[in-house]
Amino acid sequence: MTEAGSAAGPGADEERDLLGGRWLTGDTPYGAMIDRLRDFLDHVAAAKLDDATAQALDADLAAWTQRLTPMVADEAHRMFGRVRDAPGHGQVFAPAFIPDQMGDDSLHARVTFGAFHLGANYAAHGGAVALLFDEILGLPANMSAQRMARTAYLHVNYRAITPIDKELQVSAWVTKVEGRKRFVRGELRYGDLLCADAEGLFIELLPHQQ
Ligand SMILES: CCCCCCCCCCCCCC(=O)SCCNC(=O)CCNC(=O)[C@H](O)C(C)(C)COP(=O)(O)OP(=O)(O)OC[C@H]1O[C@@H](n2cnc3c(N)ncnc32)[C@H](O)[C@@H]1OP(=O)(O)O
Repeated sequence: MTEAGSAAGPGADEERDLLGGRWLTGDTPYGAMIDRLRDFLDHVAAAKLDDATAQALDADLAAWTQRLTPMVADEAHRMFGRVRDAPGHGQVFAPAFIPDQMGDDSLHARVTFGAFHLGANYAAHGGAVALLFDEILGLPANMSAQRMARTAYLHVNYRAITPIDKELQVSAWVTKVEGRKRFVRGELRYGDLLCADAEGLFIELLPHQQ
């Protein structure tokens, strides 16, 4: 088993995330690899592969899977999704977002959906848009929390096509806090065009729920 971050260099006093794992910084070999992985997935999704290329890629991926298998770690020691200053904090299944402004109860970011998140007709998949909102609304919901807040509901309105390969603006802000409940709203825009908006309820976990 490998300790998360041991190759990337954070010390024992490295700041811990809400789940008790260590945050990594984007400026590490791991962060660079995650960027490469995103780019790779976009290329796989965009390509028309011939059989020989598919077979070669399959063999390479099998070799990498084998190499990674002995490094499987428990959740607190994993690195995936814990790269603090990397787009989308290194969570590859959500589209990469780059925070421009992050307060205690709001977040403004840029995001680009690539070929990997295509639904059809150059529009992002609706599930990918919902996934982005879960991440984006989840951040201000968790920013000032003592314990992690989980999504109780997430309502998404798809107002217009969300284009891929275009830089979009996404925002989220806390509208109300009632005890453990945090209500958060969000918007996804392409310039003046409102592509989607969302409302989420996040509930701060009780100690026994963590
Ligand atoms: C990796 C790094 C980590 C760092 C994190 C960085 C951020 C990353 C961001 C990523 C973020 C990703 C996040 C994810 O993806 S989290 C993953 C997706 N979410 C889940 O899996 C959550 C599953 N559900 C639960 O665990 C429980 O239901 C929770 C914990 C949410 C509440 O169960 P609990 O037993 O504790 O609470 P309660 O039932 O006493 O209810 C309490 C109050 O809430 C009200 N209520 C409850 N449900 C609803 C509802 N559906 N609509 C309206 N109201 C609702 C309820 O009426 C009551 O109100 P009141 O009577 O008190 O007024």
